[in-house]
Amino acid sequence: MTTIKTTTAQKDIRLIENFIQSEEEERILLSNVFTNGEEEEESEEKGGCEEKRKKEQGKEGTLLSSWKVLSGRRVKTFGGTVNAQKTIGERLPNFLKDLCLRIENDERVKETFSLSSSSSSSLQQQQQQVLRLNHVLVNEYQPNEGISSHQDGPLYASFVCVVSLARDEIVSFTPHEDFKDALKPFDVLVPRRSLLVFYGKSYDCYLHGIRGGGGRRILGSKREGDDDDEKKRISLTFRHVKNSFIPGKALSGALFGKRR
Ligand SMILES: O=C(O)CCC(=O)C(=O)O
Ligand SMILES: [Fe+2]
Repeated sequence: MTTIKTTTAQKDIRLIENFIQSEEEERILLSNVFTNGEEEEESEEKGGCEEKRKKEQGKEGTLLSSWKVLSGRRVKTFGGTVNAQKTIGERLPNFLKDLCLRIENDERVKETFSLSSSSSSSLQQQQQQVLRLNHVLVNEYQPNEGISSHQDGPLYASFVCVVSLARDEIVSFTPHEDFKDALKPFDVLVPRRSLLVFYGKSYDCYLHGIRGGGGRRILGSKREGDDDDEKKRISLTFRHVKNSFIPGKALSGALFGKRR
């Protein structure tokens, strides 16, 4: 299977296929985290009140977020609203907390960070320290929807872990304006159920985006009867918000401070 089409920044990208098993994918997609909030979409616009918050309290006692429409796609935010002053963190639903721990403790992910080509050893140490995932953005894309090229903001630690669900997609990396002469754009096919980790050069020197339209269709390898590209895609973007603070919780991401 084609994964990384060029190798420009390969050392700062790791794709782990089948990170999520099929049954688990199904369970996640059917979980009330994804089904709740459908009918509440409009009331979210009016702002949350305590009663609504209580109503959204899931079976596990965790706060469930509602969908918001953002540049076409729908998103749900878990872990708090990211704020330049201080992010008031929120507890993650249990299944997302479990996934965070799995990513953090995955030997391949840990190995990836220790192999970072553009990192000094002290930066590597800090990367390992901040591999404490405390924020998850759920993106839902309709078959032809994507996300324009962007860099995730400075309030996040310089790495992203993306779990792809429901269908394959292509993530395009284009060099940041300052690196246009030195670096070449490249695409990564992210199969459903995979985990994509990018950091270092891929995070700092490139923008990432999705043109939309599904991975197989773009690669021209769509199989007969394969309707995956007509499905919605869900991605779970796991990050570390540097200034996140959960009131009443002794140790928070805030302890790890600034990385640059
Ligand atoms: O959906 C994806 O694979 C990427 C999402 C992303 O770039 C983001 O949430 O910032
Ligand atoms: Fe992003």
